Amino acid sequence: MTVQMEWAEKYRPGTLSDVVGHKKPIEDLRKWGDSWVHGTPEVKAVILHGQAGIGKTSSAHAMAADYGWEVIELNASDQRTAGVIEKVAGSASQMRTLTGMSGRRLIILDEADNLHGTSDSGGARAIIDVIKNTSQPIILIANDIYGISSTLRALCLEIKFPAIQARSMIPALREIAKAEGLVCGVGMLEKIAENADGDFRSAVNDLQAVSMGRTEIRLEDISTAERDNKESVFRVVGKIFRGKSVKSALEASYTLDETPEDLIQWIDENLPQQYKDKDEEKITPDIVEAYGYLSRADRFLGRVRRRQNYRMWRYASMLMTGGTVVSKSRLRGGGFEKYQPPSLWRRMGQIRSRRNMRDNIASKIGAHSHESMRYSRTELAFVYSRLLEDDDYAAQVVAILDLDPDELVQLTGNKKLTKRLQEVYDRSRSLRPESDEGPAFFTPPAEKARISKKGPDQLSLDSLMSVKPAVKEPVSPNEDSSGYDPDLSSVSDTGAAPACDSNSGTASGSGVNSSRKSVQRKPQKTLFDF
Ligand SMILES: Nc1ncnc2c1ncn2[C@@H]1O[C@H](COP(=O)(O)OP(=O)(O)OP(=O)(O)O)[C@@H](O)[C@H]1O
Repeated sequence: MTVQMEWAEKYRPGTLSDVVGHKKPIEDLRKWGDSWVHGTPEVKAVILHGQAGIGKTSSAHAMAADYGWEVIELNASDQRTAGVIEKVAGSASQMRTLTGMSGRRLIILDEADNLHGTSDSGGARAIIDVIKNTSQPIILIANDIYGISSTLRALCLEIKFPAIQARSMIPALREIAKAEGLVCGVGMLEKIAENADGDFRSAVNDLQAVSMGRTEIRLEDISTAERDNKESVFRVVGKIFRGKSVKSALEASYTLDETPEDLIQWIDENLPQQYKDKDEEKITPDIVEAYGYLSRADRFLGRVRRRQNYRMWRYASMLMTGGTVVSKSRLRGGGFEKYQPPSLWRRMGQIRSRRNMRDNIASKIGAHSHESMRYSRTELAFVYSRLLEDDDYAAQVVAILDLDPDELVQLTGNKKLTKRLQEVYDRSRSLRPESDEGPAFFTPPAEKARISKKGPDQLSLDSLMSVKPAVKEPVSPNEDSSGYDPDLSSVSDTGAAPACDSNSGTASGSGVNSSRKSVQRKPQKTLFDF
């Protein structure tokens, strides 16, 4: 059997012109590259940041190729202590190149938002010193810009790589399919691009997975693959819970078209039911022991996610499959066993629909306030939700934004439509633009009378809308004292085993942005508290 090279690797862009999407970030990167042509510029380092799989690392390497620079790379899997950084990057930043290609060497530091772990202690400090003293260009790569200290950020140019739009991915996927001699049915590439959620690496991986053993792919192949896969998961989970052999459970997991991230969810979901004792509610020692193994497996999964070092998946697989098998003190059950799909996926489905609703509300707020979706979501939604607490304004806000009852519940942070919200909603109906009483942009007489009683200092709705926090830049969820989570990132990546890696999590963000201090936030539930 020949092992196929991963397409994501095979089609990694070799030059900046081949990077998909990201017109503006690439322009900025080129400008910075040009600034090195005639000496050492003032800004010696850039931070490329954005979600995983969108081309940050590829762009850094493509840039080196375009400018004829050598590359020195320090990955997160390397021990990035202050000593190592100073030794590798420090000397690289001072020395002339061996080949003398263009006299420059680019230092790439991956996962720069993960410099605080034990192995990286002192790493951030060392990078700051290296940047200050370097005569060579440095690129830091990070998923989360807020995981980098402000002192380090102040020395760098920040270039944000946004999620890649599906419409930009489609032509690039088509090129890959063409190069692989693949015939793609109508809508196939569009579906893959949409499913990828802005992550081009996922899109390329999905295209490769669905085309395995085929020269032609159609939309139906995706659903058939999903169905076949479900059957094989039941078989593998059965081998883990019913079998006695570690080897066969592990080997079965290798045949699975699921990642260990998914398999651990299946084991986690079914373990308590499978290893309980008949008619007893008690947690058995088998369950405790098996969860011990799952928790250790989960630590490896966390490391894979952070370091993108997929070799560690095998340890995770071994621990979750073999560990569950050896924790079994005796074989249980018989006959047909029904396994439950992971409830995390159900929860993720629910979260997805709330996320869609959240975006819908943000786009309505954006349309009314003439602000971006992101700003509406991260900042203005809070303002509007506070207005909804005020009986004078609530109905107008609902009418102006044209909220439906579900959106009203979500924006106010309630769990259900309370009596008050129902009344607000009912009142809003007569204020809607299409109602007989005219658009809500005009304060109805009854409301006006009530407002005028409060005197000239009473803020009008429009003036309230125009109030903005001093700084428009979105703030890290970590820094938010109200605990809201604009990107729903509080949902655990696996949510499976009870353990968490001590290295996980980004900087704790203890300092509260001064601009936010000025906005007094009540610890209430809002649109973003999921
Ligand atoms: N914008 C892009 N243009 C072309 N290929 C891309 C792009 N983004 C991702 N890819 C593909 O995905 C693979 C992974 O990309 P890359 O490593 O550059 O992503 P990244 O943003 O650095 O992700 P991570 O944060 O996980 O390291 C590349 O080998 C390439 O095939």
